[in-house]
Amino acid sequence: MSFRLEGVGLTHANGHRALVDIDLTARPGEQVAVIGPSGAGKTTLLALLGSALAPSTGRLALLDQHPWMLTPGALRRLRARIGTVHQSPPIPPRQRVVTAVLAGRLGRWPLWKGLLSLLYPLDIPGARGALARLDLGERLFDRCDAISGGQLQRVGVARVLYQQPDLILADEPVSALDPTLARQTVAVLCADATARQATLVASLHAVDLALAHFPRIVGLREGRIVFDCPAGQVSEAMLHALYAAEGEALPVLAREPRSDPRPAGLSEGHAWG
Ligand SMILES: Nc1ncnc2c1ncn2[C@@H]1O[C@H](COP(=O)(O)OP(=O)(O)OP(=O)(O)O)[C@@H](O)[C@H]1O
Repeated sequence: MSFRLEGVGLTHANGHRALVDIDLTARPGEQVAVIGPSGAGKTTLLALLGSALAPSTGRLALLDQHPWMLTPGALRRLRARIGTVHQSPPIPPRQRVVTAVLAGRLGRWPLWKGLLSLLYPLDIPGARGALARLDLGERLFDRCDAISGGQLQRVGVARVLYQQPDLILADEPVSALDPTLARQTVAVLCADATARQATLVASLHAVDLALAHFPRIVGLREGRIVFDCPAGQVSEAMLHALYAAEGEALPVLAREPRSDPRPAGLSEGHAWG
């Protein structure tokens, strides 16, 4: 299993129960989109899957290991096999793009190599290759505070492509991108996961993007899993129930030229939002 959560709950320090009784498993190579309204617990779930947070209750295994029973060294090695694309990449603003991408492998390199790489980029072709897949190959030596928010978000994606982790976690990875770039970037992530048989879990704001690219959809609301099923089985009624608190309109990408993102199970007459 890539991960297994059994009866997992997460209560924040202030007593807020962000996740309640979560049962969720994924096999290696599965691609899962997590959708749900603001505050549903998507980021918290990904933080648990990345071992950034420990569950308050229940059992959690990641890549067949129990992270919170490992020695610090073993936990570090486990984390090196997990790659996270953050909504706002935690990249020092003065860092060069190339260095930010190469940092993807810091967890796997010996300390001396990691430190050397911060001073002198050791694998420029590797970083350029990852950036080129996101049309950013020419920004290799730019400083991260000299590129746009959307470009920085794609640098975060390139970092994970370079890392080649067994488990990719993407938390709203395209929130700063226009609809065309958002689709292209999600497609690159999915293609990378497919090619390497890595597991991919992405939280996405746009429902149509999730349904178009991911075979399995998890709906989260108020910290609980409301549905977990193939994309083709997600109905309009299920989506409206999931997003009931956000009004009539479903969150979708803006309408730009695109292939039809609707799942086969939904009727032609269905109007998003
Ligand atoms: N550090 C924290 N302390 C207390 N409560 C928190 C903390 N982080 C998140 N929460 C709360 O936990 C709940 C789940 O938050 P989370 O960020 O996981 O939701 P989300 O689905 O990712 O939301 P969004 O789509 O708005 O990013 C929210 O009610 C949030 O206010």
